[in-house]
Amino acid sequence: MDCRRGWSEDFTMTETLLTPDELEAGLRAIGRERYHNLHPFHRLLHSGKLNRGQIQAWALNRYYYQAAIPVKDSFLMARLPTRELRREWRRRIEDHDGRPGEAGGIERWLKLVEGVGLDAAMVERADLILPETRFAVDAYIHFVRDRSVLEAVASSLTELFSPTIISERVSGMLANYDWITQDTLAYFTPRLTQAPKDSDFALAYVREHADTVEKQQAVLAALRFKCDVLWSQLNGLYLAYVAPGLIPPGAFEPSLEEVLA
Ligand SMILES: O=C(O)c1cc(C(=O)O)c2c(n1)C(=O)C(=O)c1cc(C(=O)O)[nH]c1-2
Repeated sequence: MDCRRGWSEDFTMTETLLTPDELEAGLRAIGRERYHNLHPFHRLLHSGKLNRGQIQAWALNRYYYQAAIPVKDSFLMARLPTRELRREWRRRIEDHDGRPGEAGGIERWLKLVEGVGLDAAMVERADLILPETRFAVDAYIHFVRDRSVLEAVASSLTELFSPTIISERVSGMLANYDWITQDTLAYFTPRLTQAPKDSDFALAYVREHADTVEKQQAVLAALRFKCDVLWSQLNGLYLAYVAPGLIPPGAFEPSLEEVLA
């Protein structure tokens, strides 16, 4: 074993066929090593170390990710071969776009945006987001559109790890910012039940269909790619709004009043 490498790389970069349990263990190891709960921007966000301007930048940029989720899921749904699979994926799209008489995740994210003091219409236009956000999120949509159905399903598996970070975020932000309310963070409550439902299904699909070495390696690479999509968005936020403060031309600039808040 090469000690310079993490366990997941040793375990998952192999020429042999893994059992479904080994494949799952490899996927979970990737999450432990690469998921965005490890990013310093999240540590700052959850522990009360960011000012209101920085939290606005996070909410504004993350809106672009939220809005892209049902778009990538629509590309995927169109390629699913059976009505059972399409029904499952349609539910995900409705969770975000909403159902008649029921707001979805995107509308709830706009409530969060307003709760942190931004204009929802401005955020929806997405013309002040960071280039890193646009490149990463667009790359995710294109990945799901262009790769195999199996890779596209596997790329959603970061959701295996999201309930933990969401719980940490909600409790951390409520405890550490007196101006943030439960109402503002209401987006996250349904995610705690939706995400496990989504990821249980996706994991069972991947365990069943990744039945060759090539497919297993493609599945593991898809999850690494998705971790990169999430990580680069936070790198962009950190560079622009934490240190060294390189806000690209044309990107959102928090007002001095919000930076001091
Ligand atoms: O708050 C988070 O940290 C977080 C992470 C992720 C993720 O891991 O991709 C998702 C979400 N939230 C989320 O709210 C969400 O709807 C979602 C959909 C997907 C996906 O790839 O299909 N990931 C995520």
